Amino acid sequence: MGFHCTRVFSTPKAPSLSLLKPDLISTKVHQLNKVRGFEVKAAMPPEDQVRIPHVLTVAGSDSGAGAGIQADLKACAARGVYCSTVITAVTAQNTVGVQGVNVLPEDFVLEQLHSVLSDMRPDVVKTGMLPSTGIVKVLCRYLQEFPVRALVVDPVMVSTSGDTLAGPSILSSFREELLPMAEIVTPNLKEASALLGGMPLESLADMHSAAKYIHDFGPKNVLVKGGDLPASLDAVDVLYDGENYFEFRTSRIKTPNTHGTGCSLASSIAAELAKGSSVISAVKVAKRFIESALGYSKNILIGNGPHGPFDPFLKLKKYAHGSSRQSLFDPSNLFLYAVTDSRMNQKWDRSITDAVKAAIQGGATIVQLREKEADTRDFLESAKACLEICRQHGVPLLINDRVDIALACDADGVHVGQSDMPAHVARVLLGPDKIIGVSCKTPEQAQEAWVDGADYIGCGGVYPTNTKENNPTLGLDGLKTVCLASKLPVVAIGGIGISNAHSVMKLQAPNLKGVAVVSALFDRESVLIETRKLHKVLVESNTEIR
Ligand SMILES: Cc1ncc(COP(=O)(O)OP(=O)(O)O)c(N)n1
Ligand SMILES: Cc1ncsc1CCOP(=O)(O)O
Ligand SMILES: [Mg+2]
Repeated sequence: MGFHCTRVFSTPKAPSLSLLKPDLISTKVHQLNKVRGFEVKAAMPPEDQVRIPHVLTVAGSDSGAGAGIQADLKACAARGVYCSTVITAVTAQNTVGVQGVNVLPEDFVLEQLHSVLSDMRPDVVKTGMLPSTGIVKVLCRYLQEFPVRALVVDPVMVSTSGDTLAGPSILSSFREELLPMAEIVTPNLKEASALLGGMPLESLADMHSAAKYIHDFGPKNVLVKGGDLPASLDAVDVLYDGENYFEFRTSRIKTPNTHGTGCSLASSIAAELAKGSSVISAVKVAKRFIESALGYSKNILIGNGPHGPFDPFLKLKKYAHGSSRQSLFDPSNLFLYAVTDSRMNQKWDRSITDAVKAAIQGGATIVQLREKEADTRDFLESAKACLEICRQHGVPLLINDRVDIALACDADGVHVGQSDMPAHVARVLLGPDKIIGVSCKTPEQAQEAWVDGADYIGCGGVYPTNTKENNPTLGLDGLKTVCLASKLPVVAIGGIGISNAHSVMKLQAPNLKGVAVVSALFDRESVLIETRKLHKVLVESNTEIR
């Protein structure tokens, strides 16, 4: 008969650390660790150590797991960062509403904060439900003791169902203590109004004023979320950085499954900041992510109440709809598609990373590494370096032809042609979340790309090109025929530059989202200047068309 053997260690129970000052606790923990007989820091050579982006969330638990700590953990995992947790309250909650709230004692919140901050050193702290002034004060004290790169404050006060999670007594400690430490604060309209003493917020102009007034409390950036704005068609959020306003518009997704969107958005922003993104890029990426997840989850059914959760992993719908896949890809990324060329960069004596940086600075909205000459190892190293740059700017990076390189560096996807790996095979290898583009010259190829699970098609050569040999020219008519037949967004390619991009966009072909360009950007002295010029032409074409 077999048996299991479990080795049991007995460790002395830790005396309560409650109510001790941070510096005293620090000593105490150190002593305890020694008593327990393990080294405080594992002896790992520095060159082997890998820093993982890390967000600490300080929030309440939601038993229904749509919002709160559970939403934060899911969002961070989906965005690929580590998430530790300090729980401030435990709520009994479901899709109907909040049935009970149990606030944790301040000294136990303190103990959790100490455990995490003294040892694990998160990059970013994100706050959610902070149910008492005492907890806010403890948190602020700890953030002074253990500073982090950024503090993201989601000033949670009321749940989606309308239940109060933090009363008005919290407002002064938010305004005076927490907000001055924040990199960004993300109030919805009700929270922004509460922070401003009940100021009515009913229009986009009011959101601008609110963002400015809240900025005066001291956070570096304010994102006022306009989801509740009456009579607005689009959902508009306003970001104010103390100098400029940025508006983020997304189409409204009709779904009851919005419980936890605020928590997940703030966590996703925190996750992107932890990866090293700028605030504007973090907000952009996080908003797109939440929009995709909401779209994907709009029909999933969990619970009987009116406030269902959504699925940030985009996996649950497969139970309802077989293996159908919802693309995470944002077609507007195809607007100015920069495709690199190793020979051109060599000719102009620039590194691929400088080329990619300049293209992004000039306005490229997606980058493809098309390094036909590079050997595998060099290609992989370049791809890793370019990916770091692209991630910092929220610009997707695709790899031409080489699915193996895309997998190895975790790029955002691949572009394959008719003689490369078939898109359906690439889809199996890359999974549902990566972007796959396919070159198509005919309506039949466009249909096949859609069936194969591609996200977009590249159509060309529209004009004659020296960049790709033996590539038939389709002309504008050929492009239009493919666009009309395509169920996927299309990017035009081949011989396109500042002199003819307008003619391509003026076609107003259905599904045509932008132009992909090699030589007009990279076979030039200044990639930055050429990309800027092309960007301007495309923006002007768009304005004229509208
Ligand atoms: C956006 C975009 N469209 C088309 C192509 C061409 O791909 P393919 O047909 O595989 O030819 P190569 O680029 O591999 O020579 C592309 N790269 N990008
Ligand atoms: C890769 C490719 N596929 C169709 S045309 C083309 C070349 C595009 O290069 P350029 O923008 O320099 O004409
Ligand atoms: Mg190819």
